[in-house]
This record gives sequence, C-alpha cells and structure tokens, in this order.
Amino acid sequence: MSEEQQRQAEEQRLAQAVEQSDIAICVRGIRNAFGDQVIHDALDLDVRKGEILGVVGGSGTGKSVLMRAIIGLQTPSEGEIEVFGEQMVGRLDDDALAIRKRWGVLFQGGALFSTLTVAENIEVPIREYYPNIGAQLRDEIAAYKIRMTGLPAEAGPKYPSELSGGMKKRAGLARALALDPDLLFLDEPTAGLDPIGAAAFDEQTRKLQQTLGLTVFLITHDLDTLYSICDRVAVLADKKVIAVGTIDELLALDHPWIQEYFNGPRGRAATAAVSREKNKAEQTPPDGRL
Ligand SMILES: Nc1ncnc2c1ncn2[C@@H]1O[C@H](COP(=O)(O)OP(=O)(O)OP(=O)(O)O)[C@@H](O)[C@H]1O
Repeated sequence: MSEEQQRQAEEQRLAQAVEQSDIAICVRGIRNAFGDQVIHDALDLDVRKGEILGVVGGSGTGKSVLMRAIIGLQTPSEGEIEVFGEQMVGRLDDDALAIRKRWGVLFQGGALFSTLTVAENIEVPIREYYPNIGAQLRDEIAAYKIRMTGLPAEAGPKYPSELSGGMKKRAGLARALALDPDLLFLDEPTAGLDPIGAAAFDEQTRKLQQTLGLTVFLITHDLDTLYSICDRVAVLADKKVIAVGTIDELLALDHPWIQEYFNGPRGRAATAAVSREKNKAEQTPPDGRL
C-alpha cells in the first residue's frame, strides 16, 4: 500500500469511528422468530445519539419485539446489536449491567406494580441496581422524578389503581427515568390518552429529551406524536426496517404502506395541525401578545 493509500485508509477509518460514535443503537442483520412465525429477518437499524426516533409499522410487524431484542428480553437467532458501542446479544445480565443502567423503559400500558405506590414503583430500579442507596435518598430521588414528569407531589403515596391513565403513564415515565438514563425506550406512551393528555405527554417527553440530552426509541401509532416530536421515523414492514428518515423524506418514497399511513386522511389531518401550530407560532409576537 502506498503512503497516499495508507493515509486515505486511515482517514476513512477515523471517519467511520466518528460516525460510529454518533450511533446509540446499531442493529445489524437480526432475525427473530417464534416457531415458524418469522418476525424479523436481516433487520438493520441505527438510532442516532440525541434523537427521538419514532418506530412505526402495522400491528404485529414486530415493533415491541424489536425493542425487547435491543434491551435483552428477546434473543435474536442471528445478527448483532450494539448499544453505545457494546455488543449486547448473548451477554449475561451481570456482564451487561453497566449498559443496562444507562437505559430506562416505559412498557406498553405502563406496567406499574399494582401493589406498590408510585414512589415505590420508581424506587424499584434504584433498589435493584444501587442496593446501597439508603431509604431517605431513594425517597428523595422518587420525589424528584415525580416532579420532573409533571406529576403532583401527592401522587407519590398513591397506588396505580388510584391514578388516571395519563398519570399512570407519567408514573411509568418517572420510573423509566429513575436511574438518570441516557437512553429511553417508550412503547406506545400515548395509547389510550385523550388528545390533550397525549399532546401534554409528548411535550413533556420532548422537554425531558432536550434538557437531559436523551436518545429516545419511541414506538407509536400516534401520527401527532410523530409529527410533533420525532426527529426521524423508522418504518417496519416485510420483516425489516424498510425506511428511516424525516417524515418529508419518507413521503418522497412510493411504498404503498408509507403513502397510505402518512398521506391517508389521518396523516393529512396531522400535517394540517402541525402547519396550523407553525403559523400560529409565526404570527405570535415574541412577547406572546396577539
Ligand atoms: N413471546 C411471544 N411468543 C410468541 N409470539 C410472540 C411473542 N411476542 C410477540 N409475538 C408475536 O410477534 C408478532 C409481533 O409482535 P409485536 O408485539 O412486536 O408487534 P407490534 O408491532 O408491537 O404490534 P402492535 O402495534 O399491535 O403493538 C406478533 O404476531 C406477536 O403475536
């Protein structure tokens, strides 16, 4: 190899290394199947650091299975998954502890422990990963997370059955944030919320993502969420991620599911709502008076 070729190879290697360091989650060639039912085959996906990536796809396309594979609850039969540069497939729980502490998960439906109060739910991951933290500090952390997610302080001693749907989601979010994660997984966080509650939850997610510098993997069917807070969207179909990009980039593709989803009546309504919000913001003077 000539000196010039060596220099070019080194530059390429460095460029790749810089590119890689921008990636929070790197999924390559994974296959997931349940018996004869193949859910993913040769699926690739990159999630960039600091982005909110929306993950969409028809029901049963394997969005939750993909999330479970990334967080180690489902072992792919083929392929590799890296989180923050660490190989995850086949790692034992103890071995991957340092990485597992760096993410928080809000499962579909909230998945709060019904026999524990909100504060006790939030304290579960703290007890699990930091058993030496004393009760008083644990309580303080829980109270802080409760405030952070917009719940009233009185929610702490309540049981999940005493909360509204929106409050349950926020309690689940508070638990997901218990360990100050860098990476947040949200599985259909606004499902079942009324539109105002859903918009408030989205806004909270965006605010937290910006202030805490989080990377967010967000599974949703909610077009308003995609339009209002997602930086990019990944589309699952045909056992793969068939496209990733901004909504404008996806709209330029002529895949029938993508066109139907974003350009159907609901997609058009969501676009119209976003441009109305934009116009309103542009017409509002900086001091907020109309
Ligand atoms: N533990 C399991 N055992 C057998 N099949 C499973 C298991 N988990 C998921 N599946 C199947 O895998 C497929 C994908 O499920 P998944 O929950 O990931 O879909 P999804 O895209 O998240 O759907 P939805 O949008 O309806 O929530 C479904 O057909 C489901 O029945």
